[in-house]
Amino acid sequence: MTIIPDWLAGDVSRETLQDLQGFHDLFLKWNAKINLVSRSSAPELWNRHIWDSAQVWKLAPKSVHWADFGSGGGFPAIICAIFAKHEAPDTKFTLVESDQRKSTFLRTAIRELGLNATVLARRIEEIEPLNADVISARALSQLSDLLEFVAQHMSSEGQALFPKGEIWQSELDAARKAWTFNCIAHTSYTDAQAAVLQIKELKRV
Ligand SMILES: C[S@@+](CC[C@H](N)C(=O)[O-])C[C@H]1O[C@@H](n2cnc3c(N)ncnc32)[C@H](O)[C@@H]1O
Repeated sequence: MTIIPDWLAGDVSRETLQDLQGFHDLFLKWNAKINLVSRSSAPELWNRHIWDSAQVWKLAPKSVHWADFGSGGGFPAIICAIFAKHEAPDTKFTLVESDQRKSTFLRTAIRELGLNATVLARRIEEIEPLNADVISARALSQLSDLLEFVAQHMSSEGQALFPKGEIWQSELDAARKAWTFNCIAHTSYTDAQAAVLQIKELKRV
């Protein structure tokens, strides 16, 4: 069993923790077969991936349609959907992941944990507009490229939440050459150099 970090203490119910543990165990079982994350980061699953994803849930509006792109092994979407199950069960998640084996894993996790989520095993470029209230993506591509997806799939009142590594400021500067938007950079709880970018009111320059 893990230790809940101080910044999240009080926000994780016993039932949520049980489901997070269930996902953790399922993830390790599948990771041995299909490499959902690198072997080096698997031992740090709680801090590097699960708690890192939980901070996205803390920032997000609840009871919305939420799209997650390039969901991979489920970060942040499955972790947020677990919190949603216990805190805002009408939050509906659409996960877009083009890798068929990862999509099968995601569908298995959704079924076993009883989450309000569906998986599109397609390329983001190929799907119909989702008109989502929240869009997240972690470790998928640079901000300027992510904003192309946001422009296609976010509702006019929506927002994007992108966990970004330590070069987030230069990605932001590059993106501002092609786009205008409001952005709050929330310092990451799991890495002081990293940030979760919260982006609204996107327009092409
Ligand atoms: C580096 S992984 C990140 C996975 C997860 N978000 C995380 O943070 O651990 C990127 C994922 O995006 C998926 N992906 C890449 N390009 C995609 C596209 N155009 N459409 C859908 N999925 C894509 C890949 O298959 C891969 O699983």
